[in-house]
Amino acid sequence: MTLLSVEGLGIAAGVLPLVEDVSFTISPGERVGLIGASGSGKSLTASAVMGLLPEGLTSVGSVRFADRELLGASERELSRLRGKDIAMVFQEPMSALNPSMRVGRQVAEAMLLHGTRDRRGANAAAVELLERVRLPEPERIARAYPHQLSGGQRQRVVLAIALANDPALLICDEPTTALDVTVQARVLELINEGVRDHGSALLFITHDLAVVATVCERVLVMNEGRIVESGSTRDVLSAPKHEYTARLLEASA
Ligand SMILES: Nc1ncnc2c1ncn2[C@@H]1O[C@H](COP(=O)(O)OP(=O)(O)OP(=O)(O)O)[C@@H](O)[C@H]1O
Repeated sequence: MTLLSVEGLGIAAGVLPLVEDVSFTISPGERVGLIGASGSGKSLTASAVMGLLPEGLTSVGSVRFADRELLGASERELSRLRGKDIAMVFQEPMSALNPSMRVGRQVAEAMLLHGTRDRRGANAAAVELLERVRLPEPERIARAYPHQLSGGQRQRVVLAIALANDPALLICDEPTTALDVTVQARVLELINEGVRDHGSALLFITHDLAVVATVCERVLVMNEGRIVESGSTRDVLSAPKHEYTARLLEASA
């Protein structure tokens, strides 16, 4: 069974191709890493999956999620999926949070928006979710505003929001890059735990091969807009076939 199927995805800025002929699938519960150098097209690929391509870019090909075509789907249809069936965690937690709303309310809103809980249920579930991402004193944190939290705590809140509706697919784009090294491992562990507990599939974008080795079963390697290698994480990292992957490995050794 396939949860996500990307076929022949191409993204361009006018005549300039940015992503070319990208194809891959993700099965339910599967954890897939997307690696590659800066500018290789990882984020654009993920944006296309969420229907969030920047204005001015065009796309071709197909992105099917649970048998629904997402490329060219209406904003209404996409916003029903986003934050519910497909959730995301980006690099910078502040960009995902509303600075003037208490964080508990923001977690609750994620459930209210999609009608997965009523108001009372959502408020209680929000505190539970904050506890699940191991925020200390979750009731107190729920009443805090984003600026009153540390970067690591904010990213945990974003993760709680992402997990609030039991997404079938979680997309993480460099979720720990902006965090202090001491909290990176912890947030990574929570993402790992979160997707395993929920049986969610994961598309994890990173530069960090060690992270892929810990979290992902399968890995896709992008270079200059194309997938140049894919396979089980163990195979790809122990015996890279593509010269570019070998260079990435050397650089991270
Ligand atoms: N809105 C846009 N208009 C024009 N070009 C863009 C736009 N967004 C991204 N690009 C270009 O597309 C290419 C791929 O960008 P993308 O952000 O997907 O790379 P990436 O692999 O995620 O890099 P990083 O690891 O640095 O985030 C880059 O050359 C980038 O400059």
